Amino acid sequence: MNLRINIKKRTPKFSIDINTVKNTGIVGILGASGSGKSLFLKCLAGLESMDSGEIILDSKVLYNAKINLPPQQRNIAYLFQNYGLFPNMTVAKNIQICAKTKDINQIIAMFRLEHLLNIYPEKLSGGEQQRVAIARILASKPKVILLDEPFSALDARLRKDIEFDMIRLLSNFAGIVFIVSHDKDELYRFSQDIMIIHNGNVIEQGKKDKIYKHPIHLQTARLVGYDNIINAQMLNKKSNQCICVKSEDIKINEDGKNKAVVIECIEDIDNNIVYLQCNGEVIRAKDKRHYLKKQQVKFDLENYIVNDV
Ligand SMILES: Nc1ncnc2c1ncn2[C@@H]1O[C@H](COP(=O)(O)OP(=O)(O)OP(=O)(O)O)[C@@H](O)[C@H]1O
Repeated sequence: MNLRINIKKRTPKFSIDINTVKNTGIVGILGASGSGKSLFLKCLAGLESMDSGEIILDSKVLYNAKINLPPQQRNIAYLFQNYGLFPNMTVAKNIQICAKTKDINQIIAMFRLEHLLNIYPEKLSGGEQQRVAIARILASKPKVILLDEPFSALDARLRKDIEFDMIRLLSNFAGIVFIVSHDKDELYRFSQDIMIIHNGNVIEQGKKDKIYKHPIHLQTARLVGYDNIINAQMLNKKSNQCICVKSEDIKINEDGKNKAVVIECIEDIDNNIVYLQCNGEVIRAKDKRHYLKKQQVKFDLENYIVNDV
């Protein structure tokens, strides 16, 4: 499978300008709130207008200067945040009406929906609605599946239960999946590749390990969990660089090379969150011990990366 994407669309704050090629697999999309993730997916699905560009799926033009196929002709399925089930149809009918296969029994079994077939959507729990919605998408045999925050309506326990099933089902899907989530850890578990969107542009993309462990851009570093971006000069390093380090990798210890003062120590479940002041910068650390305000401490950095500013 081959999907060539060139999407240009003006928004009041910035222009979406995304140019990328994807083959079979699951692509996670990370970006700050309002960076254009949903708009990108909606343009791809044909649910939003574009200013210009080109979308070609396996040599079929979905969009260019002359062609603009409606959503139902694109072979791209978009999972709505509220799942978009038809309220006046039973689960079975919801699936049948979208199915491009006569044998939907396999999909029904795969999603463990047998006991729900005659139920109407309003009687389903959030997790059940989601299972039906994804079963319906797979029955429609799309080439591309777009999942925009697919778990946002579910509580933490249900998310965990469903995650296992979803990863299993999606990894057997022969097409391309784009999944947007604000949860970087969840996205890592689902995806093979990651795309970072910032102000409507893809600033970094590639294999998930590369993006999560060796981010090039500061925005990427922040998104994948480097919650401290420290001016390197402060730690006697080059002035035009910064150090990205996760709070769990700030090690407070008596022999530490760097001095700091505790500003605040907030109790948390596993580790306390300790805010340190060091040469005018605030650093966030995690530590099992409790610290007093104004306490002098020393710390070292582990597993940090250095980026140019
Ligand atoms: N139909 C539209 N036309 C033009 N601009 C839009 C449209 N819909 C949303 N926008 C704007 O485009 C920007 C990106 O919005 P979008 O919903 O894609 O962000 P997002 O990255 O998905 O955010 P979040 O993570 O908060 O859901 C926002 O500034 C938004 O106001």
